[in-house]
Amino acid sequence: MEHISEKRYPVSAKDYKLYEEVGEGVSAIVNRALCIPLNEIVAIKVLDLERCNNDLDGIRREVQTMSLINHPNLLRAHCSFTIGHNLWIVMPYMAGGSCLHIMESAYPEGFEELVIATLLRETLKALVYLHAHGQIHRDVKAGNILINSDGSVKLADFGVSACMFDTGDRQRSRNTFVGTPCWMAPEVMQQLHGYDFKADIWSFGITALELAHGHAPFSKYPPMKVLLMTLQNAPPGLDYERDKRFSKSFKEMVATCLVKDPKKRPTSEKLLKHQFFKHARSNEYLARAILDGLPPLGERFRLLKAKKADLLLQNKALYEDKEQLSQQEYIRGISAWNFNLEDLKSQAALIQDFDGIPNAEDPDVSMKQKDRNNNVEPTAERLSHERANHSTTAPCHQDDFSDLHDLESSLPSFPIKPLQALKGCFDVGDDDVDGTSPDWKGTAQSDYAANVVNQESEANNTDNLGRSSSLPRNVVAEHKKFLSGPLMPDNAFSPKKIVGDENRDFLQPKYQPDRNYSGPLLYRQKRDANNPSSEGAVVQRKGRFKVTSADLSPKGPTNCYFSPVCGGSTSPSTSNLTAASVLPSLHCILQQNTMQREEILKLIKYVEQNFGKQMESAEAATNDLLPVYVLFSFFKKKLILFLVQNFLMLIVEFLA
Ligand SMILES: Nc1ncnc2c1ncn2[C@@H]1O[C@H](COP(=O)(O)OP(=O)(O)OP(=O)(O)O)[C@@H](O)[C@H]1O
Repeated sequence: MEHISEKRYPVSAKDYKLYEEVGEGVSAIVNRALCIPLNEIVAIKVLDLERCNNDLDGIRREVQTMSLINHPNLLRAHCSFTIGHNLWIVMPYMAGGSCLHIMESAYPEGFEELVIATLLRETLKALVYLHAHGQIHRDVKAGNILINSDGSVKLADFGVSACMFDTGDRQRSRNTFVGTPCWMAPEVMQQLHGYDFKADIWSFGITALELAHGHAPFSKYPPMKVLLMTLQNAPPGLDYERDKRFSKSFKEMVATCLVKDPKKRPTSEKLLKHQFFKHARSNEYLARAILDGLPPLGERFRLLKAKKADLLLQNKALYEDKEQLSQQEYIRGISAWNFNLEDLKSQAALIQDFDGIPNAEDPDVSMKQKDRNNNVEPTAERLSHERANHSTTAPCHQDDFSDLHDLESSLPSFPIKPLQALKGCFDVGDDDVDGTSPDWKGTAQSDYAANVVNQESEANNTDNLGRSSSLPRNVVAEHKKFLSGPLMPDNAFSPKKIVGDENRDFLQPKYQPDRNYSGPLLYRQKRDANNPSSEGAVVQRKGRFKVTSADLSPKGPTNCYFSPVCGGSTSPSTSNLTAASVLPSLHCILQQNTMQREEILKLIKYVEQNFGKQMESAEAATNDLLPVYVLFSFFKKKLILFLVQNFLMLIVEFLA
C-alpha cells in the first residue's frame, strides 16, 4: 500500500504554473505544471465542465475514485478544484506518458515480451486492488497505462469506472454502454445481463494484444463495425504463426482473458498467478528498455500531433480521390450511428467489404468462426491446432449450418441489443442550443489559457477547434479523430436535447474529436429543419430498401414500409435524416427479420420432424419421399445459409 502523502496541495490556480500540454483525451487536456508552494512538478488534467455533455456524474465519479484509491499502481489525485467552468485535477506527473504514446512515438509494432509482461503485471496489480474494492475500471487500455521516469506504472482514468456495490442509479450504470469499443467486452456491448469486473479482464486481454502489436484488434474499423466484429467473430488472440516472437505462455494468458463467456475468464487475482507474469522484470528494467533515448513527453506529444495532422492532410487528399468510390458507403453511414459528415467521409475511405473483414486484422479469424460464442477456456494446444490448420481451413458453411441448434445458438449474438443500447445515446430534444451553449471560441478556454505559460500550448488553446495546429479548421477537425478515448454515453444525461445542424459541431465536447475509429462513440442527433413532412416522400434509401416519411410516423412497427429499390441511387435527402426518426424503422426491420427467421426455422423443423418420422419406417425409405427428403436437406442448408447471411447483411447495411 502506498503511503498517503501528508503534503497538502493547494486548491487555487494561482499556486500552479501550467507548462506544456502532455496529453489529451476525449474530455480533457493534461498539462505538466509546477505546484509553486511545494516546488513540485505535477500533472493537471483540465476538464471543461460545460463541454462534458452533462456527464457531471462521470466526472464526480472520476474525482472521487481518484482521491480515494491508494495503491502504487493506480494514479491518485492530489486534489481537485474548479476555476470558472473548468475542473482541475492535480495528480502526479508521469514523465514517460502513456504506453500508447510511447508506442506511437517509438514502438509502432509493439513492445517486446518482457516489457509487456512487466507492464501488464503492474496493471494487473492495480486491477486486483480495484476489484477487491468492488470497483470496475471499464477503460483498461494502453492509453490509460502511464509510466514514470523511474519505470513505475500506474493505471489512470477513472472517468467511466463503476462500483459493483452501488445501488440505484449507479448500479444501473453497470448496465450502460461505456468503455472504448475495441477494448469493450462482448457482454458490455450486448447489454443482456449487465456485467461485472470480468469486463476488465477482457479489456486487459485486448490491451495485451495492443501492447504486442502496437494497436488494438479491429482498431482500423469504425466503432459500429468493431461492435459487430467483437460479437460475431471468435475472440481475437495471438497467432501461432504470425506472432512467433511471443511465448506460449503469453499466448495462453491472452487466450484465457479473451473468452466470450465472462464466467470462464479468470479473476484478476488468479490471472496474476499466471506463468506469464513470472517473466516480468523490475521498474528499472522498464525505464531502461523503453524510456531511454525518448525525447521529453511534451516534445513527443507535440511531434505526434504534428505527425497526425500531416497524416490527415494526406488522408484528405486520398479520400478526395476516392470520393466517387466511397460514396456508397458514405451514404450508408448517414442513417447509422454517426452524423458527422467529415467523420463519415473518413470512415467511408476506410471501410472495406464486410465479407472480407474477419481476415483483415486477424488472419485466423475466419477459421475461428466455428468457435463463435465458444465457452471453452482455450488451451494453447487447441489454439496451436487451430493455427496449424489455419492456412488450409476455409470457413465451412455447410458444416457450420447443418445443425439447426448450432444456428439458433449463434443467432442471439447478433447485435440487436447494441442497437437498442445506442438508441439512448442520440441527442434528442429541444432546439435550445443558444443561451446555454458555451462560447467555444472564447470564454471556455480563457480562464484556462491564461494560466498556460508555455507559448506553444497557449497558441493551441486560443481556439479549441483549431488548437492542434495552424491547419484549416476542417482539417483540424479531422485530425482530431485520431486518438482513442472512452465511449461517452454523452446524451444519456440530456436525452431531450436537440442539436441543430449549425450547432452540432460546436456542441462536440471540447476535446472530443481526438480519436481514431477505435475511439469513443459520440452520438449526435441531427434535426433537420427542412425535413419533408409530406407522407410517402422517400427520405432514405438503404441498399435494397427505401424508407418513406410515412414509415417514420409514430404508428409503430406495423406501419413500417420498406420497398425494394433498384440500383444504388441515393437520395440527397438522406443527409437530412434524423437518427431518432430512422431508429424505429431500423428496429422494425430487425424485428420483422427476426420474426421471419423464426417462422422459417419453425417450418424447417416441422418438415424435418415429419419427414424424419416417415423416413424411419423401412417402406418410406424406398418410396418416393426419398428424393424429396434429399432435396429438402439440401435446400435446408442453403436456406439457413441464406437466412444468416441475409440477416447479417441487413444489420451491416444499416449499421455500417
Ligand atoms: N498524470 C499524467 N502524467 C502524464 N501524462 C498524463 C497524465 N495523465 C494523463 N496523461 C496523458 O494525457 C492523456 C489524456 O488523459 P486522460 O486519459 O486522463 O484524459 P481522458 O479525456 O480521460 O482520455 P480518454 O478518455 O481518451 O482516456 C493520457 O492518455 C496520457 O497520455
